[in-house]
Amino acid sequence: MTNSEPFFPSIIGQNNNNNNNNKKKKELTLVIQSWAVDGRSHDPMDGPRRTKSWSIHGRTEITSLYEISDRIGSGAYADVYRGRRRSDGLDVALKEVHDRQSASREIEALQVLRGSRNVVDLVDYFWSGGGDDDEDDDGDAAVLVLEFLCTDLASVIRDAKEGGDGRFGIRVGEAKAWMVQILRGVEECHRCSVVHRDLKPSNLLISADGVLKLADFGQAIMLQVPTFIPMDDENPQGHADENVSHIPQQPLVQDDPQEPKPICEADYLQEIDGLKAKYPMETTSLQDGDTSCLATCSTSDVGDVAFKNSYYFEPEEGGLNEHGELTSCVGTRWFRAPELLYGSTDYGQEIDLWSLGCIFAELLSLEPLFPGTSDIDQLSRIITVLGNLTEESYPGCSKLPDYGKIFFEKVENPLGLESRMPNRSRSEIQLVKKLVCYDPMSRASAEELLEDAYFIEEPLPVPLNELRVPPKSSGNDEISPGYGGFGSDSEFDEFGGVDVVTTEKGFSIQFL
Ligand SMILES: Nc1ncnc2c1ncn2[C@@H]1O[C@H](COP(=O)(O)OP(=O)(O)OP(=O)(O)O)[C@@H](O)[C@H]1O
Repeated sequence: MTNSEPFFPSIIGQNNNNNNNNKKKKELTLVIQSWAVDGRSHDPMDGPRRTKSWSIHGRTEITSLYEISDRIGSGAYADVYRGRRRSDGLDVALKEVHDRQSASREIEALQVLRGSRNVVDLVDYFWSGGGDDDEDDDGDAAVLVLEFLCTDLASVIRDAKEGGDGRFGIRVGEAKAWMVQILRGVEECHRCSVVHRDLKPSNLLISADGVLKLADFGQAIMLQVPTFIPMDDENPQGHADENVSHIPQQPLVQDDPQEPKPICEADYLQEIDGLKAKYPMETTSLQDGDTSCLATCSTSDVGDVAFKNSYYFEPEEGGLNEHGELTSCVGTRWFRAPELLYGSTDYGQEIDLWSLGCIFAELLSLEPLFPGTSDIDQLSRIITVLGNLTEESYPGCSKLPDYGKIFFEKVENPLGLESRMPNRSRSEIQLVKKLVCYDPMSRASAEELLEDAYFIEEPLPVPLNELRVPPKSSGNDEISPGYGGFGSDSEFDEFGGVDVVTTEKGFSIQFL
């Protein structure tokens, strides 16, 4: 697609098939497979954060192919350098990942998503120690060669807030154009059963000509959907049935009461290749970038007294729940879904949809929607706006691991999302409400939202060449409390005074 082509031709005239999609979402949610090329099953939270550099400059197999220049960013698990492919001068980013699990997840997700227009392109990768099964290497893991993208959505928001070039705010048509691209990227992920788990503005990278791409798949997981169908009269071979696939139009229903059986990773990847051949995606052309800046995070005023609720905590007998396969400590706090904050280990793509809602709200209001300073403060802010989490608002919530441990005082008059998005239109608030709602099953899928009336109402999304693409904001690329990932989640970080009173069951805390 060129910049002058219509931006979302597929949106107009499509049927909105919400019922089927909701059913499909329920079916997709439950079975999760953790990827582990190296066979390890730990989650990112398990290991200490690695800060040591793997000395990318000393790897001749890399430096012979790529000219490596400045470090342009760093995150919890990675240092990122700008580079050029010697053979053709292609601009690349070399991401030196210090954690094997994170590297495995990112490489596999990007391989599955290869060719998706709104997902960063993986050009090449190198494992340390010469192979991905090198058990001796327990530290610096891999270098991923990615297409270089010069800026990100956090910079767009910051620029609009600060009035870069004398222009404040983001035009509605521009906001829609960013949203449509984000939705397409997320829809591509979810269609391929990839759950990103860390969607936030700084992980939405943007090329110089306005193409937005999802990046940082180090926490991604894959829903385990391809299944073997047991032998029966209609399927005498008993092999994998293509109708039971990750393609959303095909409901993942098992009429047979037997549990679906997982297939091995190689078979799975083969199936993905087959499906991709059957349902081809648009190929991506690499974009040159012309700016290199440090990573940035948006910041906010976190001292809003209105958000300080009271809660009390009852210790769980028997300690931590160790039965879940997934960690609830994924994503960046400000964008983390309430079910994760209540310790869910049984979740699906709906956690990405909550994050999307937070991103859209920030794009429209230029302020983070729920800038919590701790997990409890995060929940408190959500409850102040949406009201208490109850079986009525989220059937099944009382079964969440931490639901019986954290109690908030009754919020008689929730502020509503309108309070966090002042001066925004009803249709914009409605859009965010479709994502930022307690019940994960009620959240609209990316596929559904791409058909939403909001995107075909005036003003329409602008063409890419009308998007303002500011240079990446320079600034601190260290982990901030809200945007940072791990290790910054102390429940009481940055709180003011607290009054702790022992109760019969546990203790209560009143924020002062
Ligand atoms: N393809 C790219 N092009 C340009 N810059 C990039 C690219 N990929 C990453 N970066 C820069 O490097 C920074 C760190 O990358 P990334 O977020 O992928 O690492 P991480 O360790 O997984 O981060 P996090 O702490 O958010 O999990 C990004 O904020 C971005 O500034």
